[in-house]
Amino acid sequence: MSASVNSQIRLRLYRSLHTQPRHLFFCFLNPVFSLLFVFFLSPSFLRYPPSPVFPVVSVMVLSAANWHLLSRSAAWGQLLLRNGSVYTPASGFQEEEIREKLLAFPGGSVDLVKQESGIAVLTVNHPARMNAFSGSMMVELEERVSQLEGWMEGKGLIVQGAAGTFCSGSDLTAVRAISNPQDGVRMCMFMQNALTRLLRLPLFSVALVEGRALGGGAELTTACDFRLMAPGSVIQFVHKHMGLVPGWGGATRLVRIVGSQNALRMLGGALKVDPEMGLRIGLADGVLEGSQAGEESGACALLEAKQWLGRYTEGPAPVIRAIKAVVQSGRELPLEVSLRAERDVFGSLWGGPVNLQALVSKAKHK
Ligand SMILES: CC[C@H](C(=O)O)C(=O)SCCNC(=O)CCNC(=O)[C@H](O)C(C)(C)COP(=O)(O)OP(=O)(O)OC[C@H]1O[C@@H](n2cnc3c(N)ncnc32)[C@H](O)[C@@H]1OP(=O)(O)O
Repeated sequence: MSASVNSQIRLRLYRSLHTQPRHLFFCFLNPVFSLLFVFFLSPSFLRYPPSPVFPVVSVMVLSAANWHLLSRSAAWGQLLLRNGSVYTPASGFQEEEIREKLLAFPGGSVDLVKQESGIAVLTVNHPARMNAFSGSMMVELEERVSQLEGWMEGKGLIVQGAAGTFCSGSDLTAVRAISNPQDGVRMCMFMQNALTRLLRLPLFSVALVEGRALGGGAELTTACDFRLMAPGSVIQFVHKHMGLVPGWGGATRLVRIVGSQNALRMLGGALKVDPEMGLRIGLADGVLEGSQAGEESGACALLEAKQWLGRYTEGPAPVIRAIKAVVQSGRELPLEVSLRAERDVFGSLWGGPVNLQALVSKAKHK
């Protein structure tokens, strides 16, 4: 298993032990049962006089195996059960039920193209409805995030909308059909899971905002590390006008990006944030130059976004992914837990091939 995978697992283990301390209890319970088993059921104990050899050797072997298994199973268990998600079956969330329901509202697609360069492009594709998320697109988004989680060569991700506009939120046809609170909350949990996992990916992500990012579309932009806005584009949390607040995690992330005062202004006033305002309040990280109009503009914007992202994704994947991992733990974890995670990620790189190569080449940072 590669060092970076190991560090990801450890990171998740820290998260799991921090957020769910009961896992610590199971960590201790398992060895205790093993010891009881060895002492009371070993053949030497059933004989008289009992020989110490079998229990002692068994205890040693089992302890080693237990430690190995526990340190992994807690981490792997978390990987499999939570997989970076906020809501799991353990917290009463039945993902399959809402998935079925969402699939009843088809239309559009969410497309993923992974490139050799380690940069992937995720396209929200439903032009007839200004790239609004149909139910099946929500399911596809989650599937694409899973694919990206398994992509160990990935360094960067560009999230864009098809045909020159970003995304106009949920497809209102689906919204109307599931307008009861129970389904609404389940859809919101599903999307919070998908978008949280998107932001936690160990790669640098950027939302390429052309045209409009409205409602859920505005929320999607906050699930990326950066936002690049094209001239004339708008990010608008229209939720207030819909009698709602953001539910896909957009409010929580927005506060962390622009601070609570700006978030209050944006949500309270349903403000149309243009590139100039986006830069001023820290929502946008850059504005595209592209003056190109029509068909060509999309390709140009994507090229520009790739170049922009290149300054962060230049270099070997393990280092780029490690940088995102340490920033991500700093974003989410309490200080001491994050420091330990940083130590582990650091340890996975120190003395590694890239580090040794850099030492040999006597790089100067002038
Ligand atoms: C807020 C909570 C919720 C969440 O977070 O989950 C949401 O996101 S709810 C959705 C919020 N978004 C909207 O309410 C968008 C409503 N639409 C508009 O404001 C306009 O359509 C706009 C500004 C996106 C584009 O205006 P424009 O004049 O340029 O084009 P059209 O209005 O003619 O739109 C073309 C075509 O797209 C359909 N459309 C646009 N957005 C949606 C949407 N979210 N759901 C379903 N359909 C949408 C629009 O109805 C037009 O279709 P047509 O068949 O030609 O009437």
